[in-house]
Amino acid sequence: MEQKTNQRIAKISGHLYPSNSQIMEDSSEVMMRANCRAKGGAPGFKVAILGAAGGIGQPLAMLMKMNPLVSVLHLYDVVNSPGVTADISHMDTGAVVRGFLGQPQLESALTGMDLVIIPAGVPRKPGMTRDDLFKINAGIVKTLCEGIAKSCPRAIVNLISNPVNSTVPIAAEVFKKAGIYDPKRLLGVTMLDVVRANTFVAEVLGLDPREVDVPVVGGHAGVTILPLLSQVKPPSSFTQQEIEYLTDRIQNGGTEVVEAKAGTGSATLSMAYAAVKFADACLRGLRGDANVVECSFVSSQVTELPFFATKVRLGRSGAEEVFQLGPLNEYERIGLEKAKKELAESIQKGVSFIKK
Ligand SMILES: NC(=O)C1=CN([C@@H]2O[C@H](COP(=O)(O)OP(=O)(O)OC[C@H]3O[C@@H](n4cnc5c(N)ncnc54)[C@H](O)[C@@H]3O)[C@@H](O)[C@H]2O)C=CC1
Ligand SMILES: O=C([O-])CC(=O)C(=O)O
Repeated sequence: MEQKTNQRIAKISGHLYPSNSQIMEDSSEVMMRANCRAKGGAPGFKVAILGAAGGIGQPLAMLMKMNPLVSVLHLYDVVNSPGVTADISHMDTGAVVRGFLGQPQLESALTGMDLVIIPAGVPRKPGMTRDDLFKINAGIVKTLCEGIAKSCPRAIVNLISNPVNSTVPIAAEVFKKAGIYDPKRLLGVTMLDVVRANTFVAEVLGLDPREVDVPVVGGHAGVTILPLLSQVKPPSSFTQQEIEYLTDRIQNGGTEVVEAKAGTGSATLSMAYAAVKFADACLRGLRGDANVVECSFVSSQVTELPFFATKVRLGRSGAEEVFQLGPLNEYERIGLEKAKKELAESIQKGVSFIKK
């Protein structure tokens, strides 16, 4: 009896203090039991986070481990994923957590996944635009999407890495090249713009932000972020001064955080919250829930541009319906023209990166 207990403890300890990347391939009985639980019908979806050890990745991993719709959570990064995995795996929630470190383990990290969330890449420092991140992040997104095309081509992809206005077109081109592109399954995450808009508008209206719904369309950088304040729910009117203050604050919310963090990064905690809110909506859509609607930067025919953020209905195959913009006022129409001009260039830059 005592011997058996000791064996069990030894096995568990082996899982807790593995040598480096050994967590990942651990074939101990404990892991096998967890694997059985993961395979054996624990209801829920399999989710991978790529860039899971980063500023967004870590709180995102924690929140996804708390999501009852998740049965298996794969945490992949090129550094530190064993530590993050060991830490998160102690949470007494249902999802089975597994860690994966470095390119050789990307395939295992992705195989069988229903949803892949990508916050991998470098963040801004004060004085930079999101486009300044293109040089490094374009290559990272390309490599990760090649992995998705190979290992889980039917997965829904939530792309967070900036500049989203270019990384989503990059992902689309990679998937096209691989012959697996399904526009419905590729979603650029613009949820943080909606989260901020709800918060700032609620402040002005004196409401609880949970009661407020602001559609934010266009893209995810500066003037391409276009809040439609004429469509706020509950229906509200704003003075011109309020409209200008709110539009500017929503468009520059990311920069506000970058400057406050003074060189140590960009939004991570509010982004993790927004990413989970969006991922949860995608999972509810996958489950077949009706009327799951959120804003996202997707393949679109709403404007002449090939990608555009609007409200989309999330279903079993991703963004099943892309909603029109609805009626815009004069201020929003001018904003839309500005947004489209910048967006067209960012989209083209992403497409050329793969096509060239
Ligand atoms: N869509 C949005 O609304 C937002 C997007 N972002 C973007 O998210 C990205 C990540 O931001 P943070 O987490 O703050 O950065 P971070 O630097 O804290 O974390 C990034 C993580 O990505 C990992 N990584 C780098 N190359 C990788 C690769 N090839 N494969 C897998 N992982 C890799 C790094 O090791 C690191 O752990 C940035 O590009 C940032 O601009 C940030 C906030 C909001
Ligand atoms: O501003 C940044 O660089 C990060 C980001 O996309 C955001 O916070 O909206």
